[in-house]
Amino acid sequence: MPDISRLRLGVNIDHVATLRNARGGAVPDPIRAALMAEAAGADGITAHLREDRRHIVDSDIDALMAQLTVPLNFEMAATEEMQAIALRLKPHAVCLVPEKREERTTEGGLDVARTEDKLTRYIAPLREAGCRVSIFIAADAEQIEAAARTGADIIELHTGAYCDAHADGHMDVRDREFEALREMATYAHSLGLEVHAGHGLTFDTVAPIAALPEVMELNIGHFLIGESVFLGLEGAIAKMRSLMDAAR
Ligand SMILES: CC(=O)[C@@H](O)[C@H](O)COP(=O)(O)O
Ligand SMILES: NCC(=O)COP(=O)(O)O
Repeated sequence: MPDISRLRLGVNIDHVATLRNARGGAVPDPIRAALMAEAAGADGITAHLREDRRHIVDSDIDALMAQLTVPLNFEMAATEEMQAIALRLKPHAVCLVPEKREERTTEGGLDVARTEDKLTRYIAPLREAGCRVSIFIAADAEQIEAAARTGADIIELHTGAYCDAHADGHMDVRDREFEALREMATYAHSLGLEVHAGHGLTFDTVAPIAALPEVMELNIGHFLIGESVFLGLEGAIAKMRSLMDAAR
């Protein structure tokens, strides 16, 4: 079994950049938020450089690489452009995510089963460059088996459907989604994959996911950035951290 004593918290700062970009200009600064998150106990920073640069932009990634002392988890689509950026910057981790330009946020996981050979070739140079490679994925056995064959180090389970069902009050759906996440965390770990989870997690939904013994890292962004309006970024991170620790 993995060491369950330390569940890592990666803070996603995308939506500080969303707010900055809503007006143009330089504020609020996502790098300042990342450094504050680091000081508040984040174990890592996550940032998603979307193809359309709707929030994080290239210069943000350069600045994060230069200034962070905790690991950067660089989320990106599996495109040639993004691979070149990752190979140039060599972030600690690269998380491959599905991307549709018209979506509001990431819908579902990467279809690894249908693109296995291509992804295997795509991942190899990233690993050779020293990046840990993660795949953002649905809680689905076929996808997880394919992910294990690609040579990826990690899968990140998409918790969005579980969180949405909770928010909508569909507790039967939420419980089914949670059960799939629980089973697939165990299964992925049995295949030698490190297991992370994230998307849409809140103070109300984090504890059951944090309690899963195979889960080593949670990546949380949108809710924490929103909640920082009320609690401050440090306060929001501290509360999330204590809920995670209490669940473990
Ligand atoms: C992959 C994932 O779930 C998120 O971390 C991702 O960054 C979502 O994209 P947006 O931040 O653009 O909603
Ligand atoms: N990979 C998930 C992530 O980084 C954060 O997602 P969200 O909390 O912004 O939905």
